[in-house]
Amino acid sequence: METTESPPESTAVAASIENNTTLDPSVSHSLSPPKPMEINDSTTEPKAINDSTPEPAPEPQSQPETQPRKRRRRRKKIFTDMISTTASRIRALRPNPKPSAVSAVSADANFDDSPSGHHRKRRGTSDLSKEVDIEALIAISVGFPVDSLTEEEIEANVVNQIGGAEQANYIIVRNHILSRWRSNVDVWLTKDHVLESIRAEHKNLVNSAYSFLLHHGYINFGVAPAIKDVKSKLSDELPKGSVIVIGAGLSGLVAARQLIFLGFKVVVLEGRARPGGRVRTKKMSGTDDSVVGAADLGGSVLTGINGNPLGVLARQLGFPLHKVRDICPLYLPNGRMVNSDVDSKVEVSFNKLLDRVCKLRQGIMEEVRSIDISLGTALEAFRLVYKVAEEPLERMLLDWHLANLEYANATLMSNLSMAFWDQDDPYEMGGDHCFIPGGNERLVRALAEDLPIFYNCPVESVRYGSDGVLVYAGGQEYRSDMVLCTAPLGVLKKGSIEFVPNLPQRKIDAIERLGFGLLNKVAILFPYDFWGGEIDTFGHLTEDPNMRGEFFLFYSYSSVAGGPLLVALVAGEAAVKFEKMYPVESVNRVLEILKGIFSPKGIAVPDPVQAVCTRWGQDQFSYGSYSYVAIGASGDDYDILAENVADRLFFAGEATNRQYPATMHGAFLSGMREAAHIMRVARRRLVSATSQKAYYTNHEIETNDVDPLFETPDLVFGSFSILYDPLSKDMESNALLRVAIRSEKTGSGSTYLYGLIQMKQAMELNSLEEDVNRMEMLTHSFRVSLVGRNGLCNAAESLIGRIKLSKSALV
Ligand SMILES: Cc1cc2nc3c(=O)[nH]c(=O)nc-3n(C[C@H](O)[C@H](O)[C@H](O)COP(=O)(O)OP(=O)(O)OC[C@H]3O[C@@H](n4cnc5c(N)ncnc54)[C@H](O)[C@@H]3O)c2cc1C
Repeated sequence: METTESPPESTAVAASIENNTTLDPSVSHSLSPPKPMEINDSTTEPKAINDSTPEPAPEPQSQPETQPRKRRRRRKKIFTDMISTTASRIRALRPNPKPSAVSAVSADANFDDSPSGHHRKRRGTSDLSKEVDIEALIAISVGFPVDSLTEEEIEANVVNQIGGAEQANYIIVRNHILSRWRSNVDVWLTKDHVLESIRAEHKNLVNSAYSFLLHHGYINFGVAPAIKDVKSKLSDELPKGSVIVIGAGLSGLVAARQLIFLGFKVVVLEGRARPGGRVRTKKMSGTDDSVVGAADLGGSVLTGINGNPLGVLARQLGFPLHKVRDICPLYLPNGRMVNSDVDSKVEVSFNKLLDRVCKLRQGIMEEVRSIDISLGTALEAFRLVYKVAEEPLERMLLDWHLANLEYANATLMSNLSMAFWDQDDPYEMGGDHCFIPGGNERLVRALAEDLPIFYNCPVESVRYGSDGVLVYAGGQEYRSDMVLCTAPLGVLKKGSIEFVPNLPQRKIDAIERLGFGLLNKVAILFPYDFWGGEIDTFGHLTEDPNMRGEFFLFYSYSSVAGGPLLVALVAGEAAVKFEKMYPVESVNRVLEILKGIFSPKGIAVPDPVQAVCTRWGQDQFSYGSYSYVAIGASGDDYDILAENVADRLFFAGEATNRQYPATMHGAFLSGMREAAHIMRVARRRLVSATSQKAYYTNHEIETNDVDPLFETPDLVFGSFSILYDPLSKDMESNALLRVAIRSEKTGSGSTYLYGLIQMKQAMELNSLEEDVNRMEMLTHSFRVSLVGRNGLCNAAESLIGRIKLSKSALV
């Protein structure tokens, strides 16, 4: 809900806000109507860096250490030398040459690079090596380590043995599948397609890697028509249970889509009247719609495009991305531009201070692990010791950099943990920072399409137990097997949702320890672009250090908003004070600053067409902007927030993502992660239910005439053994199935269950990887119930008779 006030007659200052009456963070104020004037046509076309061309491989060289004006983060290291040591392996994985293809190049070096297989090329070793390197780089950009498995992969048992040759080959196959799909994200990549470029004897690795990447949402995800089409066809085949998703932000939307694909019944309960949560694009316009613009009031910049799943969505939807240009002039309070020498000098000093703090903390952490102080305190101490920025101008510049850090972390320097504030740096997405023209809500709309979302449905209470979950929202009761809570950390801190029983103490402590900070924005639509379209950002210095975050950075959205739009950021202490100010007062303050910068250049600042001030701290569905590592907290707390409770209650959202917190892509990836997690738990529950049934049906049987027959089975895979009908070769003839179930209750190794299936079904089971998949196919697709020896039907008994006869004849 949004409060919009009619514009005052003469001046913008008269507008006011109804305090605390807004459910939505933004309060929009139509100020004075636009005066007739010519539209300055200097806006540049958005630079399409991500159109239909395949995603470029990330640059192997690491980027410069510092990224002025951006959120300062250290760059991820890319171990190119380690990558190339794996290159030789690829030769053993590629298909053999056709017998007719005679070449001086090693047969192993053949590689079919076309999806259709029509254009076979012969590759030299160095080509292949380069290709493997590129595939590895793409995998790294998506978040996979270069020479080891992720925890998710280990949990999914992608290889039989950790660390051996099988693992090394698996990694190459996994990287190949990933980059294959990333080269054309508009189509559904099939396993057969992958097998065209991997030798048949490695089919098991392809099965394993393909199934992992598919179920964990690393391939074939998104909103391309072909992907949605195949997903909807596959989705309803295997009902796995039901899940209520709390929240229709990025994490909730992504999880809901993936869960539906994985076969769950899903309902999304959203407190607001719209999807997107902290991604919100506000359409702004004047009274006559002659000027319009789209302002992202929440998440706006895709911070690193390499491997970014939101970049994939943009490609699928055909949205060209606009690279945020690095040029960012800084202006003094008197409107003059900061001298570039002083600017660079202070920036270098600032980065040195940060590096010194990093070295100091290494020493401290080795000595006493529990000590933590604020990053602000540590930096100030070093500043005094090294006499940095003692001149007023330098001090102002340093404060500007500190404000930039306070923006990146959405909190004051005095709240940030010196020890762990940047714990996510090594994982940072590489590549350009980008905007999506028209705003990020375009992605949200595509993700929300066709999902069962109940809006205006704030969840009040969640009761969970061994039988399932009850959710109370908007006077209604909802039941499901599991719940995925994506409510922001601010909401969890506030205790707006009651959990019965209480959340585990360890989670409650992590919720308290982690910080949830504040960043606010003022978006102003002007009648024309008076600041010039060739830059995307400019900064403004403030004399009062306590207010250094007040409108310290301006984003120009002229290139992407569809109109002349400026967004001023309010960070640190100023962001907190800002929420108590009247919006008109804030807008006037922004205008004053703009006039101070542009009037001396002879450029008049026109009256705004419309202005919007955010209030993320008062928003009852977020109570802040995004998470940060507060003093005393650490990266572990993100993991604890992500832990499920009793296999019934699951958590996603940016504050559950240790590697990518506080970001839109972090939220996206956490949704995918939890969908896969829920799937794993549902499968485990299925297997354990079957094994309990096995115990109760079987443990009274003393003698078993069937097991000796299985000493020489016709087919064995995993825990499954098969005996065929000795009198028939028909694929539809009956076969006797025995499944070994490990039962902890019996304490005596395996218990056996039996079933009657067809010979062709036995083949189909054999073609699957992992017993959980086979069990699923058996129960859901073939609808076969396993029974104890005494529960077998007449047809099975007569088959057993025939098998006994034929085996005795062989003796
Ligand atoms: C001002 C601002 C600027 C940002 N800038 C950037 C940026 O430039 N780049 C970037 O990558 N990220 C940025 N972010 C962060 C990014 O927007 C978030 O990390 C991300 O959108 C969070 O998604 P989520 O799904 O975790 O949570 P949310 O989007 O908050 O989704 C949670 C959902 O739960 C709903 N909900 C809450 N309580 C209840 C309840 N009781 N019952 C039912 N529903 C409930 C909420 O309404 C919401 O829809 C910014 C955020 C803000 C606020």
